[in-house]
Amino acid sequence: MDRITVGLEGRPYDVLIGQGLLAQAGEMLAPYARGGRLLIVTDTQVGQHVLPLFAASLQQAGIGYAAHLLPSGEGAKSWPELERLVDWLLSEHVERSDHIVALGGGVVGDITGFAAHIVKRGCHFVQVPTTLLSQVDSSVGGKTAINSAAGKNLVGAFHQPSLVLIDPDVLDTLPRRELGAGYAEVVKYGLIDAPDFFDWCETNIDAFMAGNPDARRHAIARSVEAKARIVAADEKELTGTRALLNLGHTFGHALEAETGYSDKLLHGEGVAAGMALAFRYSVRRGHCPTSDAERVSAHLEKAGLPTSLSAANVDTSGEKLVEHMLHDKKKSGGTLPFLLANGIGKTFLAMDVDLSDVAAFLNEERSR
Ligand SMILES: NC(=O)c1ccc[n+]([C@@H]2O[C@H](COP(=O)([O-])OP(=O)(O)OC[C@H]3O[C@@H](n4cnc5c(N)ncnc54)[C@H](O)[C@@H]3O)[C@@H](O)[C@H]2O)c1
Ligand SMILES: O=C(O)C(=O)C[C@@H](O)[C@H](O)[C@H](O)COP(=O)(O)O
Ligand SMILES: [Zn+2]
Repeated sequence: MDRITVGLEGRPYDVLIGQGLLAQAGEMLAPYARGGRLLIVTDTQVGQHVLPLFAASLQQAGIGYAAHLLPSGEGAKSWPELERLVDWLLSEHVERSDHIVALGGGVVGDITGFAAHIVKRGCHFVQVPTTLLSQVDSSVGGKTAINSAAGKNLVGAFHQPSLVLIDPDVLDTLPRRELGAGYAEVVKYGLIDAPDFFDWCETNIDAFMAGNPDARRHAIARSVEAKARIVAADEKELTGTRALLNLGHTFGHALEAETGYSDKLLHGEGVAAGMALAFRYSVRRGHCPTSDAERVSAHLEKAGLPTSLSAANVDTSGEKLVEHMLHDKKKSGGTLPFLLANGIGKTFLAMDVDLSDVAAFLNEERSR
């Protein structure tokens, strides 16, 4: 089993990664179960594929549970589902000292973490991520949120989990498209500051996609290490370090908004297209060699991911996409910083990007 500690000063927590860990979840969660009982938040798909094994493990450890099932998919990160979830927690007499369990992907983790933050002014929560995306990214770092009509993740809080339990075996039932979407966030860590990891991805993508256990374990552990290091350095995205994790997201979130947070474009797919766009825009501004941008797109495409507006099912003006971007939480004092790159593994925050130039670039991208 790998143990990676998120080294937040005064409140470190562990991320445990191990094949078959879910079968031991009951034992590991026993200290978190008040009166021998846990409140679990999950979704309808995870309820079918993962909850039975998880529940059996709780039962074996003598832990009872009550479960709340969200609808599966991005639509659940909404005000009505948040209200239903909070009402359910209150009806179950949740206490501040409780640890609510988020069993599912990034959607379940994001809304559960936010509900835990606001209910009774703050309860604890534990993340048991069941998608690749949530194992390598969303379960670690404490960003929690729902979407609002104005945009993605606009209502939320920083609220760190007490523990993260990752069992790579649960990915066996994950649909191939969802695996690809999570893979975009894996590749992101290589593109940010780890060119050797991007090389590893290029060499090992086939083994990884085929479910090779060593490749899975390496990709997950390396991603979690990177995320833990960056979060510990800048928990609340104040210094620019954590903003690096947003590579591809300013473009990507605009594409998600344009496709209505629907099955037309998953979050990870939006990030893939967003990273390809960020690299091509970096070439246009003279920061990045064309060959690096082409290498990034080729790799993402090998994973079946979109790297253009048309492949992301978006056919709209650059001006409209820039309007979505104006809701980005990185915007400050009228300036929207962009994550651009001097090359693979050389991402930086550019503070001088002219939004009319971004719109012109995106209009050119429409014919790609
Ligand atoms: N908080 C963060 O730091 C952070 C980071 C990245 C992404 N996110 C957010 O995460 C969300 C995307 O998360 P996601 O990609 O995990 O999507 P998701 O939570 O919607 O899960 C994807 C689909 O897979 C199903 N599923 C989950 N586990 C399964 C399993 N083991 N077997 C079969 N089916 C399974 C789910 O029911 C769902 O239909 C987005 O809202 C994004 O904004 C947050
Ligand atoms: O943890 C972070 O910081 C990230 O930016 C990780 C992203 O992959 C994730 O999608 C995050 O939710 C985006 O954050 P936001 O602040 O742009 O909503
Ligand atoms: Zn993301």
